[in-house]
Parts: sequence; structure tokens; C-alpha cells
Amino acid sequence: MVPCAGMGLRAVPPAATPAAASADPALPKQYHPVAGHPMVMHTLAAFAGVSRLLGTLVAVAPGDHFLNAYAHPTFFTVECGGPTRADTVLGGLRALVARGALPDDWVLVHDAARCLVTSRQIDTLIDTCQHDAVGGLLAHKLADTLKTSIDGPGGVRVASTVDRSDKWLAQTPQMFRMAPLRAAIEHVGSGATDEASAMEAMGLHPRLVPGGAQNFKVTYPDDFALAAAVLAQRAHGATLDRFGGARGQVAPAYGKKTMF
Ligand SMILES: Nc1ccn([C@@H]2O[C@H](COP(=O)(O)OP(=O)(O)OP(=O)(O)O)[C@@H](O)[C@H]2O)c(=O)n1
Ligand SMILES: C[C@](O)(CO)[C@H](O)COP(=O)(O)O
Repeated sequence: MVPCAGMGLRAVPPAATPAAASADPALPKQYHPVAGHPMVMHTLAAFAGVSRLLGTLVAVAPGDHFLNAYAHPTFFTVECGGPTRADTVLGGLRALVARGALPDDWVLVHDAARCLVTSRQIDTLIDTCQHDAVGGLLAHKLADTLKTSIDGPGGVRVASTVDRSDKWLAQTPQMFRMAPLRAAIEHVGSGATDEASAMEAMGLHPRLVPGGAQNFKVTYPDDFALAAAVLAQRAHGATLDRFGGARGQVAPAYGKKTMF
């Protein structure tokens, strides 16, 4: 399931900057062009490359028909977006149950805005978690020295340096069984910022599976250029097989638009 109903407010460039002149603030970030395609299409291409997935539910905001022009058998949209990401995910889980998902079925939840995830990373997560009692998530071990802050003279200042040896940045996909995940999010409510934290609130310890720095979430205006650069570098290399074409071949048409 791909939650795709956010507004992307942090990605809107400040007014009066060169980036603001060409940006469409009314278009949520997941639909902004990145390397020639709407951002979420790169995300969906990675999932389309994982053959053991039954399909992908894209949870969009009510009235959002953006993806109608990109229809493809590997995904379908449901207008179940809510005010927070957790609300959107819950709507998606209920929609999956309505379509026959069973309590023990696994579901992977992945941000539309993490458009650099690869089919290989998704496969690694599944391989690692499919026999786990809880499930797990891709995550990236902290690479920098970690500070806490206080407001001080002249602005924000360092309060302390924190031991980072056990610190990870949570990424997606996050993979759990349908019934426990739904129960956990219903228990924790709209404030859960990811699926793992809802499971943690139930006393569980999801598995951490190394993802990689490139699986970042496009959040701020500068992130678009970084994502485009990574995709451009991959297009010169090894990832033209995202839609099932072999390396070096031209990939098939993706619905009414052509991808890659
Ligand atoms: N009510 C919401 C909020 C977020 N998301 C989705 O959750 C993912 C992660 O959220 P984030 O990147 O933080 O997106 P936004 O909420 O859109 O960003 P912002 O907080 O800057 O507005 C995104 O794919 C976003 O579309 C969602 O489906 N429904
Ligand atoms: C789920 C998530 O991608 C994990 O890092 C992230 O928490 C979602 O973004 P938000 O800013 O917390 O909504």
C-alpha cells in the first residue's frame, strides 16, 4: 500500500525564490515531475518490479484523479486519504480487507514520496521479514553526530550530544501482518508517524533491515534535485529493469504514458 494523500507542504519552495517561479504549489509533491515522470510513478515502478506482490493499493485523497492517466494492472487507487498519514493508512487497510485481504496476510506500507526505493530493497525486506513473528522496516543507521537543542542567546544552540550507536532513521516499506497492524493503528490513533511505532506501542519490536541513504523521503525543496540526480545516474546504469524489462532493454509502456 502506498499512502499518497499528503499535501507536501514542506516541499513548497519559499515565495520569491527561483524554484518558486517554476513550482506548482497546488500540486502535491508526489505528482511533481522528477526525472521526467511524476514522482510517485518511480515509486510504483519499484513495486511493479516485485513479482511476488499481489498488487499495490495507492491511497489517494478524496477527489484526486491524477493517476487515472497512468493506469496499469500493477496498481489501483482508492480515495481513502485522511487528515494524517496514519488515517490514510488505516483507510487503505480497511479497503484491502474489503477486497479480501486476510488477517494473517502481509502488507507493505511505503511512502509515495520515497521514490528512490528499489525492487531489490523491497525483496530484501520481504526475505528478511516473511518468517519473523512481528515484521519489520527498512531503516538507515545514523551516519552523523547527533545533537539535542535548546533555544539560547541569538538562536538555537546545542544542548547535548547523544549516543548514536543505537539510532536508526526509519524508512519504508514497513511490513506487518494485516490484523495486528490495523489493531495497532486503531489503538494508537492518528498521531502514529509510521507503522512500526504503532506496533511498538503494542509492546512489539519490529526488525530493522538496512535500507540505504538513497531511500530518503522527498520532503524539502532541495530533495527534488537530489532524487532526480540519483534517478539519472541509475538510468545510465543498471535499473532500467524496474518494469520487468531486462537490463539495457527499453522498458514497456506504462499505461497511457510511457515510463523509462
Ligand atoms: N494525510 C496524509 C499525509 C501523508 N501521506 C503520505 O505519507 C507519505 C509520507 O508523508 P510526508 O512525506 O511527510 O508527506 P506530506 O504529509 O505530504 O508532507 P508535509 O508534512 O510536508 O505536508 C507521503 O507519501 C504522503 O503522501 C498521506 O497519504 N496522507
Ligand atoms: C513513515 C516515515 O517515512 C518514516 O520515516 C515518516 O515518518 C513519514 O513522514 P512524516 O513526516 O513523519 O509524516
